[in-house]
Amino acid sequence: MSAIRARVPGSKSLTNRALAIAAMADGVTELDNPLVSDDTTAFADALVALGVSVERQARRWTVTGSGAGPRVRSGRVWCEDAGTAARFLPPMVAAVGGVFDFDGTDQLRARPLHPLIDALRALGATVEPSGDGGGLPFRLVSDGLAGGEVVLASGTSSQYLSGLLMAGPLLSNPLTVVAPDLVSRPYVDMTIAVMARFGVQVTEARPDRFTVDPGRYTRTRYLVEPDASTASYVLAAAAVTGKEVSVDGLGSASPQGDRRFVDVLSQLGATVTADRDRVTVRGPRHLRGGFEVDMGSISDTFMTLAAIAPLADAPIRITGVGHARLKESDRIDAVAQNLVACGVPVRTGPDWIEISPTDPSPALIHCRRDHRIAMSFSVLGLRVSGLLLDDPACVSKTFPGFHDELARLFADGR
Ligand SMILES: O=C(O)C1=C[C@@H](OP(=O)(O)O)[C@@H](O)[C@H](O)C1
Ligand SMILES: C=C(OP(=O)(O)O)C(=O)O
Repeated sequence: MSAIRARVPGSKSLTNRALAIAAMADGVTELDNPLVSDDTTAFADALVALGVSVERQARRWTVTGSGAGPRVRSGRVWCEDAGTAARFLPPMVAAVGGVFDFDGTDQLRARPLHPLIDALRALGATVEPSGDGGGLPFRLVSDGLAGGEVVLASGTSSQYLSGLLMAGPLLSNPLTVVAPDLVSRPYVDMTIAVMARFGVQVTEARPDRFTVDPGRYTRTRYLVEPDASTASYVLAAAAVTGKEVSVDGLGSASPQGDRRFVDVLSQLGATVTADRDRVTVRGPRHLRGGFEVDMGSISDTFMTLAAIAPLADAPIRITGVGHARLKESDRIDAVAQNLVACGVPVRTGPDWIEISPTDPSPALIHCRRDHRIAMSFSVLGLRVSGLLLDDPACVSKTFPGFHDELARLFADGR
């Protein structure tokens, strides 16, 4: 049996990092295979509103940077639903200077931002939230940032640190960020790797202490690899259907932490083969449970496992995912409520969930406008006929073509 090749679109995290850095680099950066979805479109539109040229063709986005960040010194920055826009763009415009009004959807307004706001204030910017929550919406006023050392509370998101580090070269003095309790560490490693591709180094004196010197990003040509979090759905689908699926371009040297989701699929009994160019998963006859797994550093994929966990032969406990309560939805609660609706025995705690085996019943899945709830339960739907999503279109945050691709890969009779 030869593997079915999944068409997984480009990485959201790599696309938005490359966009941000290209906007600060001098000259023209070509981004090949960018993700085209709500989050990356929002990010690119925000850069355009800041005076950066982003020309968009289907398979290539071309960004023209000024070498010193956005040219515009005032404006409204609409982040829509994108956590990366709300966390990466404020440090960049604070470093350049000006008056900027940031806002996003109600979903994004509800997500934490105060650690980043506190850090920007400590570095000299004025940030005035105008809503109830202390985060978005806010007005940022800055004359540019001098640099120095700042302590950043990083227990709710790694994105604040990524945003500060990427803006680092624009500051007039070295920037040192001390980030205790850092969650989602692989995303910071990804930031450091993309910065290095554009010629800027981050020094790590300790695992929680990062320094960037003033400098300049060098324009480049950047190929965005497939999104590892998105790949989790098609690879988990292979695991539950017993088929063999491969993702080209997601090799063993990928800077995306979520590629390690395949290790979890191995624990379930799937056969995983990987080389520099692709990863392939073949589903087992039966899914094996009876294990505990800390998914704190790959938390975008914990729902992929949780949704299919009832199909395993013994309970599965997922730990370390407390910060997943602060994303597009409270993801522990969203997964638990939907599994319970399918008749699945579930127990939860502040940062864990335990799922016991059962034959799930059909139910209406409440997506809570969370693309990952929709995609995770669609994978379970390959084994449970009659599962319905209340909001299938919410997948457009990261994969507008998700339902078509799942149907293409797993249509009956393949
Ligand atoms: O930096 C990034 O690109 C991301 C970091 C993670 O968020 P947290 O650091 O908030 O966990 C992840 O969940 C998100 O989808 C993308
Ligand atoms: C948490 C996510 O997105 P964001 O970039 O908005 O944080 C996600 O894509 O799962």
